[in-house]
Amino acid sequence: MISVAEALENVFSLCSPLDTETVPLRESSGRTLAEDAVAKRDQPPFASSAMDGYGVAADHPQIGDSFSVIGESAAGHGYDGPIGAGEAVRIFTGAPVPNGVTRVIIQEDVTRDGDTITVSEDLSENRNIRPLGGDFKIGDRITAPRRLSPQDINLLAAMNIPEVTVHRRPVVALIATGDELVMPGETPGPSQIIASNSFGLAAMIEEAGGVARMLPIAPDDEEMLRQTFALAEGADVILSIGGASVGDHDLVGKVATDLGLDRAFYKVAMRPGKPLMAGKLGGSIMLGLPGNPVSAMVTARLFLLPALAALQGLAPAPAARITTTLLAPVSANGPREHYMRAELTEEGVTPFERQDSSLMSILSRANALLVRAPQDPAREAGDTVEVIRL
Ligand SMILES: Nc1nc2c(c(=O)[nH]1)N[C@H]1C(S)=C(S)[C@@H](COP(=O)(O)OP(=O)(O)OC[C@H]3O[C@@H](n4cnc5c(N)ncnc54)[C@H](O)[C@@H]3O)O[C@H]1N2
Ligand code: MOO
Repeated sequence: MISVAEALENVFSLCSPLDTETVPLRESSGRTLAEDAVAKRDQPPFASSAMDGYGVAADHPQIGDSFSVIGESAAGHGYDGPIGAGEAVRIFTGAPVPNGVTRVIIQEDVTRDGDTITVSEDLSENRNIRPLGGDFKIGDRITAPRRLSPQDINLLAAMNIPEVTVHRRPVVALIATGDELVMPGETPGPSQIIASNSFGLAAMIEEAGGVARMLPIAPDDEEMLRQTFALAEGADVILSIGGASVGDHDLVGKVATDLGLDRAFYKVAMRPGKPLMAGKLGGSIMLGLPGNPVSAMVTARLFLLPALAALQGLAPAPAARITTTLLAPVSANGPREHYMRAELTEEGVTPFERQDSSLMSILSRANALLVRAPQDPAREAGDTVEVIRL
């Protein structure tokens, strides 16, 4: 049995960044930039007004100073002529600042009578002018690799970049195994349950930028399982669920080995998730997840998500941890790293009473995993602990 950290290193050594493709900006959300994106414009492309008011050619107008309004500059329609001393131009937020204007006085600070404005308030230091290129300049870069957020896409659009080069989405073939499983919506027999894990995992994969290919449920039969593995051909990752342990009907390890699995490890010192396996099967990475639903989701969070990030060209990194305060005592931990389902609030973290790895209702209520190192001693409320947000 190897440690979680060693197992993760092993998984990373199976992952190299996938090839790249160019996609329209509208399809780039959550994708990982593979080449730097370079601004084609200055923003703003001209000095622009930050407020609605009047542009004047005066540095320190005082209460009582008057200006005659000679034109208008609106967003999308600038004012071409220059502005001289004693003159003002009506100006709106985002509009180009005409030549000669050195400050914009907000309209609340003047009174207007016909085409004459008079300063009525003490003016602030702020000139209310945004300089040309004050946000970004031609040639400024968004550097790869980077997972594109909505904020990044906003910036890319403003840079006039209509398409970006990103890493291909990793395709993950999901193989649920077990005679007991039927799909949601079907009528289960007396000994059957619903194959829920594939659905949670598919959602997780898609949220991480991958494509989930859900294969038919494989019954506990070597030949059928072999056939299902054949359907996974071409996937970047083959993700099996269940059949990983030591029972008579746990066939995944045997079938994958027969098919040529180059196994990197089997069994990790973690709870839940001990019977996790990983390796290379043909051109695919294989991750064999345990069937217990919490074990499957937790191992996917800890191993599959970092692998999907690495396949998309991001630097290999474990799930991020934060420190917080433990709000309830916990007993000493055993030899496996324990990922306890927990509720994280601003005050700290409270693990749930029931930690059995079959409990999907608890996992759904949890918003964090409290991480307990192997042999961690008993802890009191008030201790500092590490958690992974879910
Ligand atoms: N004698 C031992 N028994 C077990 C050990 C052990 O070390 N010695 N390990 C236990 C641990 S820990 C885990 S975790 C499980 C993992 O077993 P498998 O990966 O072989 O999983 P299955 O036996 O196929 O299923 C376990 C459990 O999960 C349900 N399941 C399976 N697939 C799905 C699915 N797609 N959706 C929803 N639920 C699923 C299945 O019905 C079982 O209830 O082994 C322990 N046993
Ligand atoms: O290692 Mo198992 O995943 O605890 O139920």
